[in-house]
Amino acid sequence: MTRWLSARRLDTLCGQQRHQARLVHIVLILMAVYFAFIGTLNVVIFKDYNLAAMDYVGLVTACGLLGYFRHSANLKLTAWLVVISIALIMLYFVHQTGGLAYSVMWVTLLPPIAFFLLGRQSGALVCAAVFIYVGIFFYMSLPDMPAVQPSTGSLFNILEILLAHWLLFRLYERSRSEAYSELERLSVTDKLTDLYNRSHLDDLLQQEITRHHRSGQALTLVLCDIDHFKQINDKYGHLTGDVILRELARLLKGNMRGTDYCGRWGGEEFLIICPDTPANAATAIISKLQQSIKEADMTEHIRVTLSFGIATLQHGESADDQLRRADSALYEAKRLGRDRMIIAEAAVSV
Ligand SMILES: Nc1nc2c(ncn2[C@@H]2O[C@H](COP(=O)(O)OP(=O)(O)OP(=O)(O)O)[C@@H](O)[C@H]2O)c(=O)[nH]1
Repeated sequence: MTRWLSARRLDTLCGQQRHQARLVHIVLILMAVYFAFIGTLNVVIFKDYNLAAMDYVGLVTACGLLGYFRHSANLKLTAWLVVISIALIMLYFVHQTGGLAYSVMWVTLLPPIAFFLLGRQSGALVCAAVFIYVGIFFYMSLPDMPAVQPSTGSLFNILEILLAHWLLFRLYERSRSEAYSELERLSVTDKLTDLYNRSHLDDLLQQEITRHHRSGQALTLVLCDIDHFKQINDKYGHLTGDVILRELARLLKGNMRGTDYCGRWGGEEFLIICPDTPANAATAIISKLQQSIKEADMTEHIRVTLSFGIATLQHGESADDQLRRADSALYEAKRLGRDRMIIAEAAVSV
């Protein structure tokens, strides 16, 4: 839904703005499609060239605003221009038809559009201005207005208005739920590596410990740390360091089983949570990972190795204790020369 703005421009918009950007886009597309369709009907079937001219002005306005938005990504100005254009077109339509054929009902579409695109305060302001104007116009024209007779035209207008309301709310709801899912994803993801972030790993670990208490299956943690990463950063620069982190994240993901969770624990540290896995099965996964890191052609052909600390949950142990043992095992792997894995010993109870 957001592919129409370039990724660079989209990055400048935060969650709520992305949602609004989608809505601006949806409203403009709907406007363009509607005016193209209804303009053609007015020319071909109803032969009402005045209304058709207005429809084509609406079509050109919608396309122009769409082009402007894609080019500038100026959300605030585009939203205002969209709402003002729609309000003007509605007012013109009310004038043109003298308020007949239920044209005034079109104005009921303004509040959802104005509120969605401009927010509560500005939306209310625009709606109040338009409603007061339409009210005065209606009041002034009332003496000359013939009684409204139900006609095909008026029925057609009412159906269109109801359909437009339904469509707007449906699309709004879809866009809102997409924005919500995106926010949810971002809240558990590390931006650089696209792996789970630390706070989500904490939650997952708690969840898996609870599951372990019910099922009794082994739960193993693997803490891994890139060897001599500072040297890589110092020699090739931080940006290259970031590329290495992303490449390693991809390899980690690629070598995990579907039931494992993998995330970024800290700067150059990763944590893998392996449910239903004893330590020896975890070592097999790590050997496979080490092999694919060895075979991978990393950026600038940099040779990268990792050290691993493995800890399987002991009876009555907490998440913190298990992590502490995995960390000690990792420390031991570093001390013994790096590029290796060490299985933590069970905690000694006193
Ligand atoms: N490029 C990049 N570097 C990071 C990031 N987070 C942490 N680092 C770097 O990771 C390096 C960690 O260095 P150290 O803790 O000294 O560890 P090391 O050089 O890997 O040495 P050992 O762990 O003992 O093998 C530091 O230079 C940090 O700046 C990051 O997001 N991007």
